[in-house]
Amino acid sequence: MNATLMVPGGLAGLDGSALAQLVDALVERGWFAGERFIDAALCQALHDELRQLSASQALSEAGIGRGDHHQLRRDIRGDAIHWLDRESQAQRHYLTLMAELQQQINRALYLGLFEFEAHFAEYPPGAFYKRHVDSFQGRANRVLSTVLYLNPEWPADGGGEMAIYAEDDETQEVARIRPEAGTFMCFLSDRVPHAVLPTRYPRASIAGWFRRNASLGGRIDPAR
Ligand SMILES: O=C(O)CCC(=O)C(=O)O
Ligand SMILES: [Fe+2]
Repeated sequence: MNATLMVPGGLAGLDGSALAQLVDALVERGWFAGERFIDAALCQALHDELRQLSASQALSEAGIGRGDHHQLRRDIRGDAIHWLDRESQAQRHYLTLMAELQQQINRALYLGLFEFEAHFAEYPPGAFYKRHVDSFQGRANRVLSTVLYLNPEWPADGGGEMAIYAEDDETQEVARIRPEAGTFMCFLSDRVPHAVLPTRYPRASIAGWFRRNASLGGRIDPAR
């Protein structure tokens, strides 16, 4: 049975059986990908918002590294981003769903997820993100990575897939996920090597991270 969990205000919630699959997949292989995981109307509203942000030049070129180590590297990563700031109803709806997911995962897996940060991302034609992991062991402030794709009817020749590689041999590709609207991925941030393959069309998504409340060497871990 597909029990839909309720969120306030009559908004679409998360599907209970999809959530159970997500938890099982995280335990068994460290990553999950589910089609139609997030409601189509919400994906469309988020996609519209990202296109407006892009048209009004409210996106900034993404870099790599945090804090003092932040640098632009178009040879590694070619997207432009905008951090979610709860400005729209669609953002608040999505963040409510992620809060619900956080609660369910903490209940099932005791991961101690503490907060969530996320940004819109737009990869222009030709852009990619080379193979990487999202956090490093021992400094794993980012515990669980998420990506929601926002592109309706992604063409078969569109490229732009997320490639996932084996944890113990990162030259071995184990899956490719098309960035189709509604598809949601999550994976353990320090364990799953992944890449965005070069896209042929503008590619829209929201990348997000559940974080632990970590402090490094006496310094509070910078939020971004
Ligand atoms: O958009 C994707 O498929 C993945 C993006 C990613 O790996 C990241 O932003 O760290
Ligand atoms: Fe990543």
